[in-house]
Amino acid sequence: MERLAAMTGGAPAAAVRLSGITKTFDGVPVLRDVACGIAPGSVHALLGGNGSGKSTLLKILAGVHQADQGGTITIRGQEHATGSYGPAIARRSGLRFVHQDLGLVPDLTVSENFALESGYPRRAGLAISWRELRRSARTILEQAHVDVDPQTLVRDLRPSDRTLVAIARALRDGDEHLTLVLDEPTASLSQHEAKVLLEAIRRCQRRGQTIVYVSHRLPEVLAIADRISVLRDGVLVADQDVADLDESGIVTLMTGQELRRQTARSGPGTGAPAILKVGALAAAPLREVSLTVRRHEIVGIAGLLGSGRSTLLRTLFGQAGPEGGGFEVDGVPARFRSPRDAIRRGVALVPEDRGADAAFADLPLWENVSATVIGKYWSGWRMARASERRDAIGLIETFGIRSATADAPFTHLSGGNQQKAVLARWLRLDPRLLLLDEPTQGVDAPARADIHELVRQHVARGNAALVVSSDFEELEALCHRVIVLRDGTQVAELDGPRLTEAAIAGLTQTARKESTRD
Ligand SMILES: Nc1ncnc2c1ncn2[C@@H]1O[C@H](COP(=O)(O)OP(=O)(O)OP(=O)(O)O)[C@@H](O)[C@H]1O
Repeated sequence: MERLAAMTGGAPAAAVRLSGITKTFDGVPVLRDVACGIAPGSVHALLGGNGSGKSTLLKILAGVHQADQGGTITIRGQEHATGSYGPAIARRSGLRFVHQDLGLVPDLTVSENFALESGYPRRAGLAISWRELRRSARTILEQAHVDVDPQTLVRDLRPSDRTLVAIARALRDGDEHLTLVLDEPTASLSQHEAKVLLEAIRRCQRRGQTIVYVSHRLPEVLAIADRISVLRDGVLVADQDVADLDESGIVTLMTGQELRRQTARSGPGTGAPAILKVGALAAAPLREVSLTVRRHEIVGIAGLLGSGRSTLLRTLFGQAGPEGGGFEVDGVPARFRSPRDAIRRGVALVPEDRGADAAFADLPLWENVSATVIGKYWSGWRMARASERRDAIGLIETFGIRSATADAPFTHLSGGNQQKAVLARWLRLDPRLLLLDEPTQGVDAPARADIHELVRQHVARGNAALVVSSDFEELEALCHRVIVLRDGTQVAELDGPRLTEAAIAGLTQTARKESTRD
C-alpha cells in the first residue's frame, strides 16, 4: 500500500472517509461533526467512553441509522451524501459488519447459518443440495482458517468460534477491498479466546483487508491497532497513530483526565465473621465446592467457560437447586427455592447478560433504577411516583449514568451505562452478599474504576461480594482473594502477593479442557 502511494506520489484513497457526520436523537446531538479517515489495509480502533457515540457511528456506517443531512461518507473514492446513504450502498461498497450479538441462529448449523444470507443451493427439481451446502461452508471456513465442522450447531460452538464463524460469514464473498467492522468482538471472550480472535484479525489485515474495531480492552487495542480515533461526548477528540501511546495516554484522550490506579486492599483476615459459607456444594458441573466469604471481603472466582463459575452464582441466588452440599448466609442455612427467597435474605445477583436477564427493556431508565425498591414508594393506596422519580434521578447522577434524559428507554442507553444502571438498582437494596457476574464487561476504563469503587464502598459498609470475571486484571485489582475453578472443582486459592493476573491465567489454563456451557 505504501509502495503504491510512493509510486503514485500521493496517499492511497482512504478505505472510508467520514466528513461532517452529525446525529441527533430526539433533539439531542450524540455525534457532532465527526470527520476521520481509515487507511486501507489498516486496523483502526474506534474508542471512547460509554455513550460517547461509537455504536451510533458504526450504525451510520452500516446504514442502519441515517446521519443528519450535510455530511458525506466516502468509500474508496465514492462519495455519498448522508441523506442518500443506506445499507445497500454499504454492502455494495464492501463494508461488512459483525455486531456484538453476531446475528447467528443458535439452533441452526454453521452451514445453515451461511445459507440464511446467501440462499440454499438447489439441485434441478429445486430440492436443497445439502452436500453442496456443506461443501461451500467448508470452503468459506477454510479460507478464513476457522477449524470447525460446518455441521455443528452454532449453540454448541465455543464463544470465540462463534465470533470467528460470524467473521467468516461476513467475509465469505470478499477480496482485499473489503472493510470489516467489528463492534466489541472480544467483550465476552476470555483472554485466551480473545487472542485467537486477534490472530484472525491479523490474518485479514495480511490479506490486505481493512478492519475497524471497537473495544474497551485497551491492552488489546495497543497490541493490534495501527491507528485510533477517540470520541468524547460525540466529538472526535483524537485521530492518531497508536505507536506513541500507552494505556493511560488513551484514557486521558478518552476522558480528559488521568486514569485512577486501583489497588486491592488487604483482606479482612480469617477472624472476620462469615457472611457466606459454602460446604461441599454440588450442582453440575460444580463438585464439592467449599468456600467462605467474610464481612468486608471481595472474593473473586476465576475459571474458563464450563468451569462452573456462573452456576455457582446462580445456585447462591436460588436460580438453581444444589444437588449436594449447601450453604449458609450469616450463619443460617439457606434453602432458596427462588431469587425471591435469596433477595429476602440479602443476596443480590447482577447477571452477565444485563439486557435479557437484568433489565426492563421497555421501561425508562429511572424506573429501571428503582425497580427493586418499589415497595418503599407504595403508600397503601397509590405509588409516590414523584418521590420515586426524584430519588431515581439522584441515583442516576451519583452513579454517573449517562443518558439524554432519565425518561429514555433502557434500550437506548449505551452498554456500559446499562451495566451501571443495573448495578445502581441492586446496590440500592444494600445487599449483605453481592454476587457479580462479569461486572464490567463492555464498560469503559473510567466507568470500570467507578464500578470497582462502588463495590469497595459497599463491602466497607460491612457487606461482602463474590465476583466472577474473565478479566483477570479486574480480579487482581478488585479482589482480596481469588478462587480458581477448573471443570467444576476448586484447584487453587490466591491472595496477597500471589494474587496476580499472570498467576490466575496460569492456573485456569493448565490442563485446559473447555466446554461450551457453564
Ligand atoms: N435509538 C436511540 N435513541 C435515542 N438515543 C440513543 C439511541 N441510540 C443511542 N442513543 C444515545 O446515543 C448516545 C451514544 O450511544 P452509543 O451506543 O453510540 O454509545 P457507545 O459509545 O457505543 O457506548 P458503549 O461503549 O457503552 O457501547 C448515548 O447517550 C445513547 O443513550
